[in-house]
Amino acid sequence: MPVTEALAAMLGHAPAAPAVRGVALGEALGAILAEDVVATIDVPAQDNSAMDGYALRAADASRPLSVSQRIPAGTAPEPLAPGTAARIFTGAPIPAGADTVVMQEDCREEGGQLVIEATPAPGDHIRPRGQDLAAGSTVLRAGRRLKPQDLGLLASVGAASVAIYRPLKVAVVSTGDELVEPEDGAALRPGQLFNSNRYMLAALLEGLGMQVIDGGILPDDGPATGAAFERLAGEADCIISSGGVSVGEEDHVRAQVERLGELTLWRLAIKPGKPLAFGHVRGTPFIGLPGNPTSSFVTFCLLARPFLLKSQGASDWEPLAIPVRAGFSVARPGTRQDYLRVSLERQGDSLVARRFANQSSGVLSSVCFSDALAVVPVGATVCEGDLVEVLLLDSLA
Ligand SMILES: Nc1nc2c(c(=O)[nH]1)N[C@H]1C(S)=C(S)[C@@H](COP(=O)(O)OP(=O)(O)OC[C@H]3O[C@@H](n4cnc5c(N)ncnc54)[C@H](O)[C@@H]3O)O[C@H]1N2
Ligand code: MOO
Ligand SMILES: [Mg+2]
Repeated sequence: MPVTEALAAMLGHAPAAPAVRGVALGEALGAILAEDVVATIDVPAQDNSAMDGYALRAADASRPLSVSQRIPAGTAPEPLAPGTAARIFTGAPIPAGADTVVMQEDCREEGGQLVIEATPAPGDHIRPRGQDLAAGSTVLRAGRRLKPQDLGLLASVGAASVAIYRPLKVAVVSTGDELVEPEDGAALRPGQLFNSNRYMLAALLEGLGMQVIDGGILPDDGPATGAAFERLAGEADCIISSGGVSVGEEDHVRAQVERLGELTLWRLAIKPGKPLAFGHVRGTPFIGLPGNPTSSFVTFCLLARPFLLKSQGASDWEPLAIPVRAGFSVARPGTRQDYLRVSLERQGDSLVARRFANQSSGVLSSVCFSDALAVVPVGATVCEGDLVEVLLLDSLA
């Protein structure tokens, strides 16, 4: 099944997320907004000065003016006396009757009067009321993942709490008799390897603001795998496994998902990550990522991440895709859409994608030392210099 078709099918199964109201702004970073926020005030609340200087009528600027009041930020000014200027500071409200601000560098004092050395136009250096947000307008829409700057914007309209979706609880299990947890100074016995997927997947989930349930390591054994899946289905909103999803008789994931629920998808035209599985265990969504670490990473980012974000109530999960020049060639068309790990290099006015030397799905350093995934569609060949689309890793993980 092609990647886009598989993703659409998975997204169709994303459950609705429950909302929580009254969450303090300081606790909401990374959460998904559950309701639109509407501004109840104009931001800024009044016309104010963008400069330290003098507020006046532009028409009065050609003659010396007396300074009739002083307006620091945080004060309420008097209307401007006709034919005068007001000393004003950045952020201070513009007095009624003034229509321009002249920065102090363009003014001088002469015989107790203010002389303007510029020819100001009405509106100069004035930040109009509501220029950032107008009262009644939508500040942020439901479905938005809150970024640090969003918290600032919400605070600017006086919102101290927001409605968000409750963070999903996602269980992570690693399968494989060969796996041992990393331990400083520990030696591996023959055939063993350290469990790298668990740390990577848990961190990817935490990066999405989700709560991780650590399901540990499962042996390559059908009944033990099934028992763990069934237990986790009762605790988690979604189960994610890695490994044991391919075709060998040591791969038990698929059979257990089929026994305990349904397997909706298996085997995609994606490289790396072909044996990805999706289904439900006792009604709980289940995603079986392939064991190879790079396959696990890529399928998490391209399929699990959008599914989880949609389940979390998010309205956007698209990675940032940009066209760049290929610094490599692909001579033989593939039967799976390939996501090559590439680093981006500036060359004159454009970016060139350099392919990481080893693209094996077991080589996780290919992900660590790359900036993006270059997409090579099924059946496509690429010549050096061709435009290829790359997905920025920073927008995926
Ligand atoms: N006869 C076939 N064999 C394989 C096929 C195929 O179509 N026919 N597909 C290959 C592809 S492509 C992939 S991808 C892998 C996926 O296999 P599994 O999901 O069954 O994963 P495992 O066999 O359990 O492990 C694969 C590989 O990854 C290592 N691994 C597993 N878990 C972890 C972990 N938590 N941390 C680090 N490394 C892990 C494991 O030791 C294996 O080396 O199947 C191919 N085979
Ligand atoms: O589809 Mo697999 O991830 O190539 O080794
Ligand atoms: Mg296997």
